[in-house]
Amino acid sequence: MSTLFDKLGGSAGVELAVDKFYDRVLSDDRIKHFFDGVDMKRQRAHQRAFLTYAFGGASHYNGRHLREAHQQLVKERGLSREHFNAVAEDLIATLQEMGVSQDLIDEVAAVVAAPQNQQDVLNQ
Ligand code: HEM
Repeated sequence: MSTLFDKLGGSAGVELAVDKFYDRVLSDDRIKHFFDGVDMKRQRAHQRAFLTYAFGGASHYNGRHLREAHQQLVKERGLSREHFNAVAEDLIATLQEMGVSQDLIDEVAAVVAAPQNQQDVLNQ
């Protein structure tokens, strides 16, 4: 059975999506400030992890890892639901721009914006 990863074009598709998603997030005034001072190595790790997850390459994130990765952003920089939604929106817009079908986009969105993820990222 082909995975979402395959349907999105395998590693070439993911590479393209990573670049486009990155450009979009870093030019989005609603959220780009969260990445100020984040070193590029971590930024790339974040992106890869995020999109691997979004594309079904990882069945889930360790909730503790997600909580810890964002804890400071929540406590000290006010990371909240609106920012979470903005990131999800940028991912969807990226996939739309790439010509991904709405059915696949719906699948991706359901995975990424799952309530458990929101709770973990937002430390709720
Ligand atoms: C489903 C949603 C999300 C997932 C799956 C996710 C995933 C991750 C992961 C796995 C890391 C750790 C990377 C590592 O340590 O190697 C991370 C870090 C980070 N995330 Fe997210 N993230 C999500 C939402 C967000 C949102 C909404 C924002 C801000 C608008 C954000 C901003 C960041 C930043 C700035 C870091 C780096 C923190 C640091 O270096 O101290 N993330 N994310």
